[in-house]
Amino acid sequence: MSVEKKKIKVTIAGAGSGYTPGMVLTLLKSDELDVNEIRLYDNDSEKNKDMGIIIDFIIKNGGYSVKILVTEDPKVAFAGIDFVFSQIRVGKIEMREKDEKIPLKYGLVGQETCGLGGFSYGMRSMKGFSELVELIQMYAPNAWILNYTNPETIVAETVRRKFPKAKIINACDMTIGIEEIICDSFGYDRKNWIQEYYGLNHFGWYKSIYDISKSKDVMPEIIDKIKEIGFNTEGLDKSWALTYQNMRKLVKDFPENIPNNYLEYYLYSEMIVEESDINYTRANQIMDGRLKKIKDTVKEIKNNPNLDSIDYESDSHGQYIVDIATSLLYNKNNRFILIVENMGAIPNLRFDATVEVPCYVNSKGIEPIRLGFNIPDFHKGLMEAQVASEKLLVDAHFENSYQKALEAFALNQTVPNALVAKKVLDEFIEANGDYWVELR
Ligand SMILES: NC(=O)c1ccc[n+]([C@@H]2O[C@H](COP(=O)([O-])OP(=O)(O)OC[C@H]3O[C@@H](n4cnc5c(N)ncnc54)[C@H](O)[C@@H]3O)[C@@H](O)[C@H]2O)c1
Ligand SMILES: O=P(O)(O)OC[C@H]1O[C@H](O[C@H]2[C@H](O)[C@@H](O)[C@@H](O)O[C@@H]2CO)[C@H](O)[C@@H](O)[C@@H]1O
Ligand SMILES: [Mn+2]
Repeated sequence: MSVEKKKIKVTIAGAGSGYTPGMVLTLLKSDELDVNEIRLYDNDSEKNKDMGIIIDFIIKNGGYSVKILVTEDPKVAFAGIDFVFSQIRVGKIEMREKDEKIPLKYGLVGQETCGLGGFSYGMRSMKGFSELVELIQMYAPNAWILNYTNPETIVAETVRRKFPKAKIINACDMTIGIEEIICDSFGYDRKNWIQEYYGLNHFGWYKSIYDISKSKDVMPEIIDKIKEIGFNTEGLDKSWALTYQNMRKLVKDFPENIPNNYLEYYLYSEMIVEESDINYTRANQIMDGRLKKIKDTVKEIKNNPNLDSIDYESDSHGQYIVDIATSLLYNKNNRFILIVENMGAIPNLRFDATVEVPCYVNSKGIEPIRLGFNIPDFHKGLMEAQVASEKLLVDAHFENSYQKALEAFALNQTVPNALVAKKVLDEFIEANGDYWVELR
């Protein structure tokens, strides 16, 4: 007997994002969700309108009977909504470019969510995302916020401190990406996997990957394949292909575990800086890629009244957040790797750390899974220093404290000393202006 599909209303906050079409297509194609209304909310009306044109095409072209609403008014965006999929980028790509280029000027890692670029972004997100949560709580207090807004550890910690009762789930799709390239490269099916994983967001390791079709942990054999054959990076853009080449080096140098690829920024900082081009960073690639594609698609739709398809499809990024919504809605207790307060999930790490671990999701919310083993000193040491630096950054935000910000910058695991930390901090204060709280 088929279960009656529950009708839901979804708002996408940060709708101008190039991820929105994939999310919407996944929502529309879901055979478990009956989405009867999708609202696009963004604080940039031009980006929101552009995305409205694309989503309107997708709805009409697919013959879907879904109401679409495009608005910059938070009350219209959130009143009566069931879910908010949030993916805002405070300061947009222009500030991401500064996040990446300013540290590189000082020979430090320039990256979106890691290193001091990630801290610059984190300070903006803490202020901007808190304002968004306030609006959602005002107009849709019972809605679930399924959040992709980065940097996830810092955003999750901020929301937990300021909105302890918020109905929010923080997710990262990197482990999906890692698992997909492993399956694609070496012939596994991740649907058969029960993963043990621990870390901070973008700073973690697999402990085991139990494959139910082989009744064993397949991580050891996967590690051998990564070392001996390497990933199949065909079709990936240059920067992601390089990322997975560096991940292979991580596995060769530290073969006990499969790492999150982002550890390359911490363990190979100097090598990454040498590989970077300060005149053309990832932000510039996105400007010429994902963002240009939005503009080109809008032009194509406007110029071709008989257009019958556009180059967007349902993707794993969208699937992950839709699967979380489905598990919440139907009390499925499905298992996801999410960003939560530790509280003993990693037994030998401070209880108040914001960690990334496997969790069950049901209609009550998130239930973190207790790993039941102590993590090794190498990982524990790295994590404890990074946790402290991230907590100091969140303290700096809440206390308007320059001192705490300097300590956070100096302790970040991509930074060699406090002298350069201070130079970068002072330049970021200048560059970010009111996107950050005032530090005194
Ligand atoms: N958690 C994950 O694993 C994961 C994966 C992919 C992307 N992301 C994150 O998703 C976000 C979107 O990424 P993108 O590259 O598409 O960014 P983008 O800049 O292309 O789009 C983000 C949109 O957010 C809007 N925005 C900014 N501040 C806002 C605010 N206060 N209220 C409403 N809208 C606001 C911008 O106008 C823009 O249209 C980023 O935070 C990115 O880091 C996270
Ligand atoms: O440099 P970007 O903006 O293209 O990507 C930054 C994001 O990278 C990760 O998300 C990846 C995902 O892991 C990968 O499998 C594929 O789906 O692309 C996504 C976006 O490129 C990371 O998890 C995010 O936090 C980053 O924002
Ligand atoms: Mn992520």
